[in-house]
Amino acid sequence: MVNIEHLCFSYNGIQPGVLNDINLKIEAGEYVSIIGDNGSGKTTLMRIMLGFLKPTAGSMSIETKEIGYVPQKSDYANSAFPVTVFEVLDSYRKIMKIKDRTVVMRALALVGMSDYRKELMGTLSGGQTQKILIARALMGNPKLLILDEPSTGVDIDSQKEIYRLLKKMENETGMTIVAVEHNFEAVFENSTKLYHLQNGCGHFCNIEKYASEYLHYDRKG
Ligand SMILES: Nc1ncnc2c1ncn2[C@@H]1O[C@H](COP(=O)(O)OP(=O)(O)OP(=O)(O)O)[C@@H](O)[C@H]1O
Repeated sequence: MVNIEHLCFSYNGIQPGVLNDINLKIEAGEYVSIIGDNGSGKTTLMRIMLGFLKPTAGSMSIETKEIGYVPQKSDYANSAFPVTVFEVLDSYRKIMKIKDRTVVMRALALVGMSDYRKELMGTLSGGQTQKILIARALMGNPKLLILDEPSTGVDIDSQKEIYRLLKKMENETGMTIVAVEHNFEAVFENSTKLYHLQNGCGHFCNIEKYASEYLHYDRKG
């Protein structure tokens, strides 16, 4: 699904670059979490995958153009802009040139938010906002879903619901999921693979080994 080879990236030519010789292969249907310290380049790598930034060297190919993106919910949280849940999703439907208007309500139903269609975005909680952003990303039936820290600022119960939904989508539709994560519990409970960015390079880690060695976390409880 995603094939990145010898990819390098620097902002404004500053050396050393943020990413140096990244090699990352993601197969269809995998759920890959990307972790790393603050400033290690996770968001930069995600922006390259979304086509917002061009690599300075190396190559990247993505098999599909049907990519859904879930930004950090802070983009909408506390927004004073008076726009309803339905309006946000319906305007996205128009941008995506989806003619079928029922996709909006179907997407809301999928994330259990049908009753909130008339609410203003700025009045929603963190978890509710995140579910709406996920619904928006799912409207185009993406084959690849990219999420930026999906559980940041979201309470534990909403986190569980969000990850349950992602796993359901992965299992039922074969969707490939790539999530930048700071939530280690979510990584260990949900991911099929864990990619660790460090000093401009990255590598896949064994999830159980990483959990028990570094975080003393037992995946099976
Ligand atoms: N637009 C920009 N111009 C210049 N430097 C940038 C820009 N955006 C990010 N950087 C720098 O690139 C490096 C990687 O940033 P990035 O946001 O990709 O890291 P991250 O791993 O996502 O961090 P965090 O976990 O804190 O969100 C940081 O040193 C950051 O200061």
